[in-house]
Amino acid sequence: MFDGLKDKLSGFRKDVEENADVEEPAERDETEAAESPAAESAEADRTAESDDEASDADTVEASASGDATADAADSSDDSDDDNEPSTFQRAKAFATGRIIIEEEDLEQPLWDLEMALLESDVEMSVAERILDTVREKMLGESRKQVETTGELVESALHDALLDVIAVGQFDFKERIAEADKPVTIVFTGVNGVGKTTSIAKLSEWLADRGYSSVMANGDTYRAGANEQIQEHADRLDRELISHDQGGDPAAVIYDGVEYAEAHDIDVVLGDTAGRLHTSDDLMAQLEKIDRVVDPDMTLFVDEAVAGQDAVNRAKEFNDAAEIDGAILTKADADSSGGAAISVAYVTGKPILFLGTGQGYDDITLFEPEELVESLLGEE
Ligand SMILES: Nc1nc2c(ncn2[C@@H]2O[C@H](COP(=O)(O)OP(=O)(O)OP(=O)(O)O)[C@@H](O)[C@H]2O)c(=O)[nH]1
Repeated sequence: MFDGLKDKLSGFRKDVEENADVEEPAERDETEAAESPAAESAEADRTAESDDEASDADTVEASASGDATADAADSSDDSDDDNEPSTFQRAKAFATGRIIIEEEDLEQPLWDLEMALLESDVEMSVAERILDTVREKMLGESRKQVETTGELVESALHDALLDVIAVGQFDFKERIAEADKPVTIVFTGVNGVGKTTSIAKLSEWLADRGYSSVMANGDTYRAGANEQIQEHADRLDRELISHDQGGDPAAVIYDGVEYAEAHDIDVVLGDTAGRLHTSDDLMAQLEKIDRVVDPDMTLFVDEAVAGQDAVNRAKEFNDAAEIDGAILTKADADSSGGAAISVAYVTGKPILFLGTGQGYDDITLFEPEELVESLLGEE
């Protein structure tokens, strides 16, 4: 999953490590190196602590070494707004084992990173936001917390990715647990992306957590839609509410809610037609569903492999009828990761699940932190 993107991110780390003219931590002397791991970590803690206090401690540090000139030079450095480290800062960073990266060192690697993100179908505004955060983190104060260039890059990428991926994230499990039952969830998105399969998967995911569900086929537009969802319902032994082709989608989902109320069912999963020609049609249909059943959540479904197209559709659907979150299917077949990185930032609504295969269990709750760690992981 997302292997192409992983490679590109690790390419950026290598680029910075190889090309940037950085000061790596100074070598420890022999006696220090021979100290026990406990002593080393205590030393690391002390360094981190003193780094935390660095802005206040600069004067103290300089005076303690009896260097009044350095003191003066240092305070003038601190008042300097641009990101270029002075010779004194570089020398001090080298001596204290901190890393200094100059803006020009980052230019080429950042350019390459931008190209790599765009090639991976990351949406332009998202790629720009990632670059801005990486630049800010690598040239900014946070560099004091890390020890090697690799760690610095990783920490900057981690923060930059999380910043865009975790937009609007909420706890789906908690939302379901706390909502009055039945909870009504309506699924939107174009046909063929795995919408019906995702409804079946979610029904199974809910059952695994003790929630009963009923499916309602609001896709009254497409011939064969009833049969398709019925197959899933039969396999999973769930009730399906459906009307004849051409019927009113809002009426089907309403019947689903009534059925759930009458049978003490926890969740109503309402499919909708995706093949609407204009956003006016879409809006009218979803508005009617909103009015008639007032769903607790509207989830947009699209396939991760569609990359930019999926991102654009997410935006269009959200503009036409506001979504609460997204499910990205076929993540198992997606190397680029562009949609997974971009959808939340572009729509302001979180990805809630990833589809990871064709089986009913192949659905994973989306955890931004886990995704970022796996994108930056070594494996
Ligand atoms: N590899 C993989 N295949 C998936 C995933 N989700 C769905 N599929 C497959 O994608 C195909 C289309 O899925 P459907 O659920 O029929 O698509 P749909 O959007 O409901 O299509 P309509 O019913 O036409 O709206 C099926 O063959 C599914 O098995 C996934 O997460 N990974």
